[in-house]
Amino acid sequence: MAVSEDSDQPSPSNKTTTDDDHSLVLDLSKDDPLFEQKKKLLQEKGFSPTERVYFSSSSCFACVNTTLETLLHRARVIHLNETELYFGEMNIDPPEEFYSPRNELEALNFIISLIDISLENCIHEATSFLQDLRSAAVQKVCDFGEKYKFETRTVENVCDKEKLLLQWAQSNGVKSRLRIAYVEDAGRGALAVEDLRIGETALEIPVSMIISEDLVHESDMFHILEKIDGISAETMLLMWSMRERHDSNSKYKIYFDTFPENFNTGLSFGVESIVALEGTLAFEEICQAKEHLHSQYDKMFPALCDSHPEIFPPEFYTWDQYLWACELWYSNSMRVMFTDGSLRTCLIPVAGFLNHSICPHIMNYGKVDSSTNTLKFPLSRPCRAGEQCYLSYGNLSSSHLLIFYGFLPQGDNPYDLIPLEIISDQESCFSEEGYSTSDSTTHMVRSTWFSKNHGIFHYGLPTPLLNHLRKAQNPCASTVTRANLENELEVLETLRSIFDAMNDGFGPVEDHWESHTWDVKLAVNYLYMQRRIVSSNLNSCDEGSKMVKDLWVKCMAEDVRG
Ligand SMILES: C[S@@+](CC[C@H](N)C(=O)[O-])C[C@H]1O[C@@H](n2cnc3c(N)ncnc32)[C@H](O)[C@@H]1O
Repeated sequence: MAVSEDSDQPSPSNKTTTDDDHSLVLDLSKDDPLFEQKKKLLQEKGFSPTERVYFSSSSCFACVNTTLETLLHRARVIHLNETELYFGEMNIDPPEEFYSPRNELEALNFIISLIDISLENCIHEATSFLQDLRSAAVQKVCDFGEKYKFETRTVENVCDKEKLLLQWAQSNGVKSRLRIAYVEDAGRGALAVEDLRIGETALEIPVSMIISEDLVHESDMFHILEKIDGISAETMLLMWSMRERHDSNSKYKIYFDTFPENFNTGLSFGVESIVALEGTLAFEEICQAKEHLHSQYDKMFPALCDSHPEIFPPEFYTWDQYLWACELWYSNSMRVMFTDGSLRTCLIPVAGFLNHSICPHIMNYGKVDSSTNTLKFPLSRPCRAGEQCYLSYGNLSSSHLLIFYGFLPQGDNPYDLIPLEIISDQESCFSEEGYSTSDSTTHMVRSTWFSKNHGIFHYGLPTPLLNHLRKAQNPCASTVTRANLENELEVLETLRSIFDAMNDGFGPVEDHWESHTWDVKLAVNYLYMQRRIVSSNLNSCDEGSKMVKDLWVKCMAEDVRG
């Protein structure tokens, strides 16, 4: 299920102001659940939670760029999510800052909307500076997008079913600046018909086109389903869609006709591919997900078909059809906030053709616009005519994408995290800051190539994890003394043994997997990615140990010299 990025992000309209002295204010909201950690990080960088950035109305190229950089440093921190914050601390020194594509795009879009608000209220002499500042921010978004651009190869232009769906959607009020085509390795995708600029709407869907729980409520199965103890709206929607897809009179027939016979997600993996995943997170998750779905199915079937065969015809409610519906909803649904404040899982015709990227064009799409009663998909970065327009399905790990969507994203995924359960006798030094709640702390690692800081006391590893282990062995640790260096070596040894055990737990990498089925190929690719993450951490431990040993030898030599 895709989740828009705007759900827990600060909104620019009530967090920013301007004043007559030509300044912009970036305010870290006290309502932010990560307020304390962000405030601490801002202070470590020499900023306060409410920062006024001054500019002069006589704009020059250098002033514009300096102002933009200053704004960006703060905006990045304001827009960090919990994971980025966990890994972010290591970039304090050196000051080079980059947290994730998501964070960079959110921060730049936040600044652009802040400038737009200011331009609406601004006095004449500041206008030109603000316009230049806006252009510089937009250019930065474009340059950033170019770095992450993945070329789309169109393998086939759209076929009849998709054409029919677009025509039907447009006749029902859908406004689209996208066309649908078959793209390499991703089924169908949505391509921009014309150049789309930042802030413009690529797609607009009237609420009347959205499939949500309302349709179940109106159907003849609702009075039966509502009597099932603890049944969720999502399960009801599964039941509804299992029958609806076969109904030739359905209002959504044209839409259902566009779905494939098989979704090929991890939930359909065969035994060979599941075995290939052994030792990885995905192995545990896939087994749990399958077990859960089987038990859900067994609770309802064949009982419902036996008691109400006219409403639940047995041929539509087999295990295979249930799995198909689960895969449909997991891979195509989106969470939408309606104007009454309700948050619902929905299927959205046409929007369901948008593929996912870790550097998407569309990030904030989850709220129905009350003035138009439509769901809009605005661009957070520009998309050129013919380019594939990508959505963010949320900050999802590759194991989640593999299991519930059946693909692995292009590029390095900053949300590929490996949790580490580290038990210590002492309370964690990060407990007040929310990283841990008790002696048993879940820390995590990801590929260390995301880190810019591989120096002494950092090694590309997350600072909260290192501090936790240092705390466990020796409180207060990052100055170069013999005792601290010995402690560092112990910390790195501990981590090395954890990563070694992970590596040993993985199954063998196959040599000739090209000849295998789709699921084994995906599983082996995933396994390969996991191995790379663990080996990047092992390398960091080894290089860190070497660096610490060299320094230790120097310290010893100095001690001997007195
Ligand atoms: C919401 S649908 C997107 C449209 C889909 N490609 C289609 O043909 O219907 C989600 C599915 O698209 C595919 N998909 C999405 N993003 C992808 C990507 N970046 N690479 C490969 N496949 C992707 C996966 O099969 C996923 O389950």
